[in-house]
Amino acid sequence: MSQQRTGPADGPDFPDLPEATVARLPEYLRALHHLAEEGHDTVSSEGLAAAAGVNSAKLRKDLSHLGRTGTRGVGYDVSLLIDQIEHVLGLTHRRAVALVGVGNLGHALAGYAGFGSRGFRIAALFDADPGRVGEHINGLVVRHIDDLPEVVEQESISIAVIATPAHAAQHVTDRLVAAGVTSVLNFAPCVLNVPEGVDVRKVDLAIELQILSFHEHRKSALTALPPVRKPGRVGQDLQRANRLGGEAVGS
Ligand SMILES: NC(=O)c1ccc[n+]([C@@H]2O[C@H](COP(=O)([O-])OP(=O)(O)OC[C@H]3O[C@@H](n4cnc5c(N)ncnc54)[C@H](O)[C@@H]3O)[C@@H](O)[C@H]2O)c1
Repeated sequence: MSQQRTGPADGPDFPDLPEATVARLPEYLRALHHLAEEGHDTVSSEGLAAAAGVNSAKLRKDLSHLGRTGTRGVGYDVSLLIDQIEHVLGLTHRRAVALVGVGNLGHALAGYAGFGSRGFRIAALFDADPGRVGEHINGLVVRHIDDLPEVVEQESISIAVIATPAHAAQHVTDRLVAAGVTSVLNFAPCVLNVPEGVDVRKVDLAIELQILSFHEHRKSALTALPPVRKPGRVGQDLQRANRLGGEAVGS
């Protein structure tokens, strides 16, 4: 991923963070909350790095962007660091999120109770199917997508999650942006075009699985490799084939 810097909010009160650091801050936050629940007041950089699954040098560099956070010999103050990271991530108040597309995936997301403790509140559900509109999920009523502008304004929604089929996702995005949404989390397998100032992030489990498939493929290819030997007759034939442009040489 490219090392973009954070954008227009940068300024004296707002650290200029590499995108990769921003992506790791939520991992540190999750680990810190866990440490706090276990009763830890302080944590060493090694301890926090292990809990977050990153190397400690990277963690120290990331946290140095936030200003002075650690004390030599003592480590980081857990609750202070939680406050600092939450401040930078804009999680000091719960953000209202809209979910568009309340099918299989949308139902699972709308029913998930864990967003609240991570700084988010699913504030509105939308669908285009009249059969789904009016359904109650987790205390919310599914609204028709036509109600988007009104609800986005009422609930001060700036972030939306798209869980519609791919063919509908761009149109839904355009409507979200027109209603005032400025960040989109897209589950649909497609690329979205958005105007400047709108951020899009994509979640695709199939891509993650394909990457793991590559690693599986690579591991099995490595274990299947014969031991390295001096080129014999077959090796010489292969070398000659390579010189000739990769054609197999007759046996
Ligand atoms: N990213 C991932 O890892 C991942 C995993 C599973 C599914 N998906 C994707 O998530 C999306 C949803 O999958 P699903 O199985 O829940 O599909 P689904 O068909 O069960 O649900 C889609 C919902 O979107 C609604 N919809 C369609 N057009 C709409 C519009 N214009 N406005 C508002 N609502 C609209 C439908 O009425 C339906 O309720 C698909 O694009 C799928 O490929 C992604």
